[in-house]
Parts: sequence; C-alpha cells; structure tokens
Amino acid sequence: MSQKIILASGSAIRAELLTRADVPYEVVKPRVDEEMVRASLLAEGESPRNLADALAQLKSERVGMKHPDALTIGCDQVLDCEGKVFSKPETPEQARDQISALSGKGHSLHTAAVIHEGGRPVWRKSAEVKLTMRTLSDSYIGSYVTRNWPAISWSCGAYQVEAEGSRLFSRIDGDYFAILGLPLLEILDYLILRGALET
Ligand SMILES: Nc1nc2c(ncn2[C@H]2C[C@H](O)[C@@H](COP(=O)(O)OP(=O)(O)OP(=O)(O)O)O2)c(=O)[nH]1
Repeated sequence: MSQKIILASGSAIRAELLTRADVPYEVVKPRVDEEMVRASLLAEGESPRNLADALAQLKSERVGMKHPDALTIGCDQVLDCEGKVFSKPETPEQARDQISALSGKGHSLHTAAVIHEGGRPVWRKSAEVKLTMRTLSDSYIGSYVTRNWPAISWSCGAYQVEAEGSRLFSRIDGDYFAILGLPLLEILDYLILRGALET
C-alpha cells in the first residue's frame, strides 16, 4: 500500500491535472482565510513569489498536521502585473476590468507548491510564468467574458489558457502546468522519488 497523497486544495483544475496523470489522491480543502493572510503579507511588503510560497505552505500545513503520515500538497498562485496583485474575479464586471488592466502588458503568474509530511514541510517548488497579453478591444473583452463566465471566475487571471484564453496572449514564457496552478512535473518527480508513484 503506497503512501497516501492529499491535495489540500479546492481547485478543480489542480485536481484534474492529478487525475489525468493517474495519481491516486484525496482532496481535503484547507480552511485558511487566504484574503486575510494575503492582505497582511502584502502590507508587510512581501513579494508575490514569497506570498504564493507562504500561502502554499499554510494550506499544506493546515491539512497536513491532521494527516501526518500522508504527503499533503498545498498550492497557491499569485498574479502580479506591474506590482499590482490580482485575485479571482467575483463578477463578470470584475473580470472585464481585470482583463482590461492586463491588456497590452506583461504579467507574471507565481505558482508555489509545498508538500507537508510528519509535521513539517519536506518539499517546495516555486515557478514563475511570464505572459504577454495582446492589446484587446473592449468589445472583444466583453464578449470573451460573456462567453466564458463563470468558468473564468475560478482563475486568478480571469482567463483559461487551455480554452479560448490562449487567444489573449502573444507570448508565454514558462511551464504550462504552472499556469494552471500546479508545478505538475516537479510534483510527479518528487512523488516518484518517494516511491508514492511507480514509473
Ligand atoms: N483552468 C485554469 N485555471 C487557472 C488558469 N490560471 C489560473 N488558474 C487557477 C488555478 C487556481 O485554481 C487559481 C489560483 O487561485 P489559488 O491559488 O488561490 O487557488 P484556488 O483558490 O483555486 O484553490 P485553493 O486555494 O488551492 O483551494 O487560478 C488557467 O489558465 N486555466
């Protein structure tokens, strides 16, 4: 019986990526007030990269402490555009405003994952993806949001790069899976190294 793997995340896309890779795992959603932690760390001047790492660690810890024998994966993703941090849009209007703010510019997605076992973090990975968004017309942004709401409400960038969102970008530098919120290949590497997955 291989070691239990827990995904401490409510993210459907993260779960989908593990399922598609045939990883045996359970989901246990972390009870963390992300917005409060995010606001306080940003107020202290924390960088987007370190913010994502701190939140990923908090989520993996919160769940992992209750499952010390498991490998518990916590994740987080922060979008940074010219020093402004964006979160998942709550309304189509917020999605339109957010995409308008990113239009014609570059932004970074900072994706972090931390694995917790036996009461402590045993592995971590941070990945940055740089994305260059085309200059988009207001009418296209409006129709994009209308066509893709509410699916894009679960993305911190208000886009789904695996769907119509690919049209928004002229260039992407970085790992595709990290855009979707999970440094998948690096996590699989570690799970194989630990003998939790066979190859
Ligand atoms: N399907 C899709 N999801 C994306 C894309 N870009 C970002 N995301 C998702 C991945 C994450 O679920 C979400 C980033 O927000 P968080 O890191 O706070 O995760 P979330 O609140 O979804 O779940 P969690 O905090 O782990 O319970 O955005 C994309 O292009 N396509």
